[in-house]
Amino acid sequence: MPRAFITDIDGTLTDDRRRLSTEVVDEMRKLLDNDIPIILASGNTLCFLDAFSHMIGTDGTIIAENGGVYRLGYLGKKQISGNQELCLAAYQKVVDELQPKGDDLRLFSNRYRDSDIAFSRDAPTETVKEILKDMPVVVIDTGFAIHLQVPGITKGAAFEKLAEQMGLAPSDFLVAGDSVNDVSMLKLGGISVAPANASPEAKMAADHVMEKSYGEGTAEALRKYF
Ligand SMILES: O=C(O)COP(=O)(O)O
Ligand SMILES: [Mg+2]
Repeated sequence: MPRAFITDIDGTLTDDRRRLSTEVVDEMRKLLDNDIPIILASGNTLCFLDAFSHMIGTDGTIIAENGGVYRLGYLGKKQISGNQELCLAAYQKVVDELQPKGDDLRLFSNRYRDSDIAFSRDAPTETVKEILKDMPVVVIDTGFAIHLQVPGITKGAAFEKLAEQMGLAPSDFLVAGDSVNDVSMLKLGGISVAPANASPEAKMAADHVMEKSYGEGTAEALRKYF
C-alpha cells in the first residue's frame, strides 16, 4: 500500500465545472485521519493552495506554480525557483504578436505569482509555442490556463525534493494527475493514476486510467489503492 498521496487539483479533484468533488474530499479525509500525508501539487498560486490546504485539512505541504514554488508544511520556508522576468518577457512577446490580431490574453492571478506566468487560453497553444520557439521557456497548456515556465522546473522536480524532506521516496506515493503538467510527477510515483477525463499525455504517463472522470475517478483510485 502507498504511504502517502500527491495530487493535482484542477481536473483531478474537481468536477466538469471546476467545483470541488465532495466524494474525493471524503476519501482524502479518510487518509488524513489515518495519518497518511498528502501533498497538493498545482499550477495555481501558493495563496490558492494555502486556502485549499486549510479547508481539506492537510498540513500545508504544497507545490504551486507547477513546481516553481514549494513548501514543507505551513511553517516551512517557501522555496521559489525559476525566472519570472524571463517568462514575463516571453508573455509580452506573445501579447505583442497576438493583440493586434484581436486575441486578448488575460493574465491569471499574476500579483500572487512568484515564478511562472499564467494566462487565459484565448489563443491556440500551438500558436503560442510557435511565437516562443526561440525563447528559453516551456509552454504548458493544462486545459485551464497556459503557463510559461523555464525548463527543468516541474511538479516532479519539486516532488522529489519534498518527498526527501518528508523522509519518503517518490515511489512511496500514490500520484494522481490529469494533464501534461502532471506527467513529471506521474512518472515518479509507486502507483500513478489519471482520471478518465485526463489528457492523452497524462494517461500515457499513468500506470492506471480510472473508469470514472474528475474527482470521482480519483476517489475511485483512493478506495482501490489505499
Ligand atoms: O493552474 C492550472 O492551469 C491547472 O491547475 P492544476 O495544476 O491544479 O490542474
Ligand atoms: Mg490538473
